[in-house]
Amino acid sequence: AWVTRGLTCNEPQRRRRHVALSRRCSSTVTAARSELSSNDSIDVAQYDHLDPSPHNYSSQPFVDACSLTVSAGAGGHGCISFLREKYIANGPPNGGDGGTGGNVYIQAVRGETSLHKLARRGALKAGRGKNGQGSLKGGARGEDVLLVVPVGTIVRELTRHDPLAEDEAVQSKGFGRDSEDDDGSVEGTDQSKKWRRDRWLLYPGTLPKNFTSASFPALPRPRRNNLVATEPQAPIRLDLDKPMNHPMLLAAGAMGGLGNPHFVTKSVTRPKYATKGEDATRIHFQLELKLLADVGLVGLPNAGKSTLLRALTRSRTRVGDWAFTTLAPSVGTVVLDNNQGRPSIDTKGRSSEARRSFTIADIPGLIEDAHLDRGLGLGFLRHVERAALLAFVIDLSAGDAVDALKALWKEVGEYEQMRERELNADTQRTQPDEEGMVTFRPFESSISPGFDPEPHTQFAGDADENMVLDPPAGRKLPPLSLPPISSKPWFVVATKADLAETQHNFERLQSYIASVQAGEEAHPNPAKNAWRRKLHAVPVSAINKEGIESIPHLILELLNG
Ligand SMILES: Nc1nc2c(ncn2[C@@H]2O[C@H](COP(=O)(O)OP(=O)(O)OP(=O)(O)O)[C@@H](O)[C@H]2O)c(=O)[nH]1
Ligand SMILES: [Mg+2]
Repeated sequence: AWVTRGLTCNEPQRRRRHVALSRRCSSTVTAARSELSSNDSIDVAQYDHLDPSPHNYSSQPFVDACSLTVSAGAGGHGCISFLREKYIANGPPNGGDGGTGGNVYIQAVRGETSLHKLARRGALKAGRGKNGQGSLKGGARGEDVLLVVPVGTIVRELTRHDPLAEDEAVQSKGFGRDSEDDDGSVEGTDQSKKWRRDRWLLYPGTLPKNFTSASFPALPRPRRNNLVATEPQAPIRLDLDKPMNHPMLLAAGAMGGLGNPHFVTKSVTRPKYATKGEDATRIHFQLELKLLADVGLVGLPNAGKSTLLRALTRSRTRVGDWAFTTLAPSVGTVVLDNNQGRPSIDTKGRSSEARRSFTIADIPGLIEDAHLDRGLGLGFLRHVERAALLAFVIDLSAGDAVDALKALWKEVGEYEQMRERELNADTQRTQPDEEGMVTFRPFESSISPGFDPEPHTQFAGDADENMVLDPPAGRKLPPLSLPPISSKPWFVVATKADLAETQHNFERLQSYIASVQAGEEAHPNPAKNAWRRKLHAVPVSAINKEGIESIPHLILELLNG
């Protein structure tokens, strides 16, 4: 009943409700605690890191794809004001300009692991610039907005609403013609001014009819924020695969309006008008997080992927004896330091020397026909799309290992086809937009716009033209696309080898792998570019930490080689 009351309650009532609510919450918490302590009589010592108690896991909200609308701040209005002082009857105009709207920035940082905060926001708006004031006081800038995203986020622009570009497009056509059909008048110039009246701010108490069109000055050209030049080129496509030291501008705020001193002329010394601030750009983005790990674990549900990750790293992923224990991907790090502590951080990038550490991503299990949206679907495979190599985790105690391996490869193949279709559909969708777009480029921005998943066919086709165009120095053409999953190196981890009657299953798997290697059997991966060098199958018992020592070395060998 208090909910309905809450809708209309006044301040003291609301406060009382709040107190009651917090009391209720605290009593629930204490009840839960006492329940927990009574349950805690179970022997904690019987669990360890590899066979953890149901409480011993970390769970975080996780979202890996979302769409987001961001708007830069609109400009504040210019001010209409006149100096008023003793003995100055009709002072000169002194209205300040409106403030610029806030900008929208993006920054990829370490430590963020999910897009859930942004997904919840849905729309983000930078602050509007403040209006100008009398005594030539300009309006304050609008507040900026910073989108903090995890490293590995891919940002794609879907649609963009740019009022200035639209204005410019109309102007270049000539707006006199446009308004003709509005009320049938033929007086072109007059109409154009009328059409622009919405951009003007008038002195309080004056009516538009007090102004003859002749006394109205031409509307100043729409102004652009200078920062627009440092925006990435539209449509925006970013691959934020490194932590960024500085935020990057996505959309610059709109300019504020001009105060009335701007419109002083010889004949009009006290203009009673100022311009309104410009409207801001609004962009609809799609964000997609692809975790950055060197190794991706792929396996059926309950195969023991999370246990393997726990055995190799200190991760605290959830482990349980049922399918779909893992609901969100997680990443663990392995450092091979011979117990000498972590090496000092190599600032020159990891390619300079043979690597001593790598990361492993654990994703939810795949089931047969996952591409038909069974189980949790194939969506999580995007997190192993960037992995340098794949580890297929196969449970030796759960049926034929060779069949399991073939089934996994089939799903991976389905995923790749799905991605290709998606990418194609996306390209087709964005093409007409780009044509109708007017882009303002006073000079080429020097920052790299990052990655463009669409191949630049026109560059590939005629290299000579490319030379003539002379791309600005320091701006490299972005890499064309991610390498396909099917061409990645891979190996098999046959787990649960401690269980009875798994010996035979493993032997069959090993002989299968050997005959694939020798070319006697068909490769489980039907793709033409499949990786065919040395194939490995490693028998392990992750839960007992047996047989896993060779895995880091094998991984490093594959990564470095
Ligand atoms: N005997 C034995 N049991 C294991 C081994 N590895 C994992 N298990 C058990 O298998 C069950 C499933 O392990 P998980 O690590 O949760 O499996 P998963 O592949 O992550 O499962 P999902 O997250 O559901 O896809 C747990 O009960 C583990 O204790 C092993 O090497 N030997
Ligand atoms: Mg798991």
